[in-house]
Amino acid sequence: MTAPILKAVNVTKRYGTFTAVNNITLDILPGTVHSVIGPNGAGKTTLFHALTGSTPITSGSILIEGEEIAHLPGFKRVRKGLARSFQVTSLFPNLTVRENLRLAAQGTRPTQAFNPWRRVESLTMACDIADDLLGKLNLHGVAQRLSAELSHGQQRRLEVGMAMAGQPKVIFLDEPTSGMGIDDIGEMKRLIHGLRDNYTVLLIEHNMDIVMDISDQITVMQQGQILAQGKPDEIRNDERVRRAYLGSMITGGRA
Ligand SMILES: Nc1ncnc2c1ncn2[C@@H]1O[C@H](COP(=O)(O)OP(=O)(O)OP(=O)(O)O)[C@@H](O)[C@H]1O
Repeated sequence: MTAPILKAVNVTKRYGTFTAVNNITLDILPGTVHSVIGPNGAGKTTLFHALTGSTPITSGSILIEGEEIAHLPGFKRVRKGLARSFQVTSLFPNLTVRENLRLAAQGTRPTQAFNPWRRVESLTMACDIADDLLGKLNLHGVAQRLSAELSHGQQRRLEVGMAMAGQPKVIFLDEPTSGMGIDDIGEMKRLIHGLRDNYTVLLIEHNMDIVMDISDQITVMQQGQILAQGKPDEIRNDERVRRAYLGSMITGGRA
């Protein structure tokens, strides 16, 4: 059996007396797109914060490739291979698209940035990574444009690219298609689906068509707990999930 790349064991997050994430145990398998879905307030974003280190957990254990990371702050978890795609705020608006990607690629090797001998080598590597990503993100045509000038859909692809540039093991995507038009959604969907060739993806997404089409595994949360887990077909046909979503949303209109 494949060992999980990321594992949460009995993770709980309380805000005062309120339990936002309640005793969650989760295995994320390598090379998969694993989606976390659930109604508003179910605890999805809090779970992401807990796993990436944006917020300390109240109790439980988080392991990457078997190594405990729950005590590590976010930036140290990045070094262990976790990357989170932040929304537009993570872009440098006055730099070009290519420069944004190059900086993100360089940012993972801060010690090399201060070593004059390694600097040229690391710069060349970062440029190569940026050029490769421009193709994967379908942003070749706007490589020299300032990121502030991009369309919303292009900016959101660039954010995903910024996470990819650090060559992490696991990429966290929080609603990457929010606010997008239909064409941009299709492009984002292809991008995320392709990510599993080189990365593991943990995805929060409200668009059920996307979730059902590209997920290998789905975890359904409700009131801080796991309601159901399984492959898209299993989730679509799960009576508890249908009830929680009042029937139609989860089926993407196909049932
Ligand atoms: N910093 C905080 N302090 C207190 N309560 C919080 C805090 N952050 C989140 N919560 C509460 O925790 C619960 C889960 O919120 P969370 O944002 O994780 O849900 P979600 O599933 O991501 O929802 P949505 O789909 O609407 O983004 C909510 O009731 C929310 O009000």
